[in-house]
Amino acid sequence: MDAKTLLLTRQSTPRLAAPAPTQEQLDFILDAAIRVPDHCGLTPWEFIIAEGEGLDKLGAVLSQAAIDKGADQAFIEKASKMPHRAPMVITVVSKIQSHPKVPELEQHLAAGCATLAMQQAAFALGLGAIWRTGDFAFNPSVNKGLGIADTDQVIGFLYIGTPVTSANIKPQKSGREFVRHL
Ligand SMILES: Cc1cc2nc3c(=O)[nH]c(=O)nc-3n(C[C@H](O)[C@H](O)[C@H](O)COP(=O)(O)O)c2cc1C
Repeated sequence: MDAKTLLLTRQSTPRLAAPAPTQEQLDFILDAAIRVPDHCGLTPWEFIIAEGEGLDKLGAVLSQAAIDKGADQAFIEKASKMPHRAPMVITVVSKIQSHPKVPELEQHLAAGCATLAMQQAAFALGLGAIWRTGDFAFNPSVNKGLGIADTDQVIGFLYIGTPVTSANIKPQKSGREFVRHL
């Protein structure tokens, strides 16, 4: 896929199945992630990959977080199965550092760019992906279960796999709709 087509047709794929990205595809996706703008080169991110048994482990983290919040049994069960909506989930974490020139927001933005870059890379490879968050991204029990600091922020669960159906490319709006000139 050429770059222009990618930029104008990227879209999310909610329904995903095996196979997951191969190791070679995953390397491409991760290398794309770290190609993004990054003020002062802080690399303020971590990518936690769950595949196979890792999806069960991530499910256990989410269900424990649901238990900690006092959720009912049905939701606890649901939480444990959430990661299995794709054969691979990459949890993207902003690793926030105190820095004189780079405020927290810029570090979150860099990690967000990395998340988008991974989705675009997956799309360019003919794979599908969707960026999800939900309450679990903002839950201290999830940080604890993932072994990340309280100051770290989960900014997304990037579900990646093979599209179940061939998606209709959604219509393109005009970027001009969101412009004003000074
Ligand atoms: C930071 C962020 C968090 C998101 N969280 C969710 C989510 O929890 N669940 C969901 O269905 N979509 C979520 N989305 C939206 C999807 O990733 C996707 O963009 C949306 O379904 C529109 O599809 P499109 O990317 O093809 O335009 C989120 C997007 C962003 C940028």
